[in-house]
Amino acid sequence: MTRPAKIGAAAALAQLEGWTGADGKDAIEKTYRFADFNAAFGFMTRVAIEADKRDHHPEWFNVYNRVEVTLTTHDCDGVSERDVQLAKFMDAIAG
Ligand SMILES: C[C@H](O)[C@H](O)[C@H]1CNC2=NC(N)=NC(=O)C2=N1
Repeated sequence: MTRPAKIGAAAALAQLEGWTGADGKDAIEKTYRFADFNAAFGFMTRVAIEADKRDHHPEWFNVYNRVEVTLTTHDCDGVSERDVQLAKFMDAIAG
């Protein structure tokens, strides 16, 4: 796979809704809230399968119905188009 180009958080955020830039690093963040743990974990399961197919994985933290997600690309030390595409996938299935 080719090395992804760094586009930066600002360029990514211009293409997304509900995401913000992370403090102190080039990354984007979003907090999703679901009806309950079952819905949150279902979302995480669907994202995990897709992320593994893409070889592009989220950093995330879950408590009950809340899932806090951070996306960045280690391979370019910042935000790349891969983060935008995974963010769009998450938004599409989050409902
Ligand atoms: C070796 C492996 O392909 C890389 O470490 C992949 C795996 N998952 C990844 N996930 C994310 N978010 N960023 C990466 O740069 C990345 N790189």
